[in-house]
Amino acid sequence: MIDRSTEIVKFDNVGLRYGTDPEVLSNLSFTLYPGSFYFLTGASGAGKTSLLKLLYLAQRPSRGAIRMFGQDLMTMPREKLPELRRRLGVVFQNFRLVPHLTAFDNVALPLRLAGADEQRVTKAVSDMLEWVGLGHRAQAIPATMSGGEQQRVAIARAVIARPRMLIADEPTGNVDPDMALKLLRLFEALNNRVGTTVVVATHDVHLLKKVPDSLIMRLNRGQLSDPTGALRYPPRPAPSSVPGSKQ
Ligand SMILES: Nc1ncnc2c1ncn2[C@@H]1O[C@H](COP(=O)(O)OP(=O)(O)OP(=O)(O)O)[C@@H](O)[C@H]1O
Repeated sequence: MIDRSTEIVKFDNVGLRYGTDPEVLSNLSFTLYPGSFYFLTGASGAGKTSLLKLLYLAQRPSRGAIRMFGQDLMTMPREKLPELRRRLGVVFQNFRLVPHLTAFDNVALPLRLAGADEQRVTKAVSDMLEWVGLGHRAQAIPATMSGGEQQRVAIARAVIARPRMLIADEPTGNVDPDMALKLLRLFEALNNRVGTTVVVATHDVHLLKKVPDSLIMRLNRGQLSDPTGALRYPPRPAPSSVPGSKQ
């Protein structure tokens, strides 16, 4: 039986408009389940980034209700938002690296904010930079890095603290196909081993086939369709306990 109490996110008839413009997202009702891997697809302008902004709490909906980690976002006091945000890893479309920090220090940020000791930080960040092929760029600052390098730093930063939900906006848009696949494997590993719920927005249809267990949410002019049944069923049971997980 499906345990619907374990949802990570629940949207109920959500709409979003910017200012007085017509709605860019309409009538969104869906549930994201723990340990699932979702692709969010749709043409340019369909509303992918807008939907992700709702998910990473940068935008409030104009109508409807959103629950996240069991909390009602509409009634939750603002001061509780940072605590919720710390459970999220976000890869922004424009990376948003801290410009005066090195690649190493950018990736280390979430661990340091969580109070990890420096020995652990050094090991975890060095390993992660190696994984994304940037071991030799650890001391570089963002302005001296290529778009693809910055994207990989942004991804490393988003996954380093093993978030409960990873939200990534076109995370492979600036890298070659081999690296795109490698980064996708990193997301999969987080999903499989830690139980992180992953939401990846992409318009790259080739990417969708690379993650066998993934579910597809398709946006068309602000409305969602459900080609893989992603919005109706949790795809597989959430892991009950995951060694090393910070959940
Ligand atoms: N801050 C904003 N103010 C006003 N309109 C906006 C804003 N952000 C997005 N929009 C509009 O909302 C609609 C959806 O945009 P959004 O960026 O969410 O789409 P997208 O699917 O992510 O597109 P892309 O694939 O090109 O990044 C577009 O019509 C866009 O012009």
